[in-house]
Amino acid sequence: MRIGVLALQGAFREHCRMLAELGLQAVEIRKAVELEDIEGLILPGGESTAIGKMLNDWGLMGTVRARAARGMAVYGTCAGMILLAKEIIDSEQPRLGLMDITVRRNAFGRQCESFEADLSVNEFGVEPVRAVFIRAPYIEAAGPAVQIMAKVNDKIVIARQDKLLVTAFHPELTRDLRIHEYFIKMIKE
Ligand SMILES: NC(=O)CC[C@H](N)C(=O)O
Repeated sequence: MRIGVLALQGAFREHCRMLAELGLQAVEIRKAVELEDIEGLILPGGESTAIGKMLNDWGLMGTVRARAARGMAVYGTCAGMILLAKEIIDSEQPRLGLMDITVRRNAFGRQCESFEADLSVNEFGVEPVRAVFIRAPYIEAAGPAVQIMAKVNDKIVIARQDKLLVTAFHPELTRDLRIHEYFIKMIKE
C-alpha cells in the first residue's frame, strides 16, 4: 500500500517515520502527478494558511479534491484538519473543504496554546491516547455524516466522515501508532 504525505510545509517527516514504523514506504507529495498511485494521503500539521496557498500555487488543490471524490482516504492532523474543513471561523483562507465540519483555529486560548491530554477513544480500547496539541484548532460544529470519536474539554478533537479522518493534535510526535493504524484500516475498508 502506498500512502502519500503532503510535503509542502510542516511536520511531514514525522508522519513518514510513523508509516515506516508500520512497514510502509511513505510517498512525499509535492506535485499533482505524485498523487496518481497512492491510496491514502496525510495532510500534516504546520501553518494552514501557508499550506493552503501552496496547494493552490503548486496546482494540487483540484487534484487532491478529485482524488478524494474518487475514494482516496485523507487524514488531516491539526493544520491538515483545518484544510479539510468546509468552514473555518473568521477566515477566508484557501482550503480543500471536503469535510462537513466547522473549525476554529488556535482555539484553545493563550494560556494553553500548547498542551498534552489523555483522550479516551472507544475505537482504540482502554489505553488512552496521549495527544499533543500545538496551537491547535477544534471542531466547533459537525454535520450529520460526521462521527465524533473524541473530545477534550468538551471540544471535538477526533472525527471521521466516510474516508476522511481528522485529529486536532499531533500523533506523529508521540510513539503511539494507533491512529495511523486506524487510518490504514480505513483505506482497506
Ligand atoms: N500545529 C498546527 O498545525 C497548528 C495549526 C496552526 N495554528 C494553523 O492555524 O494553521
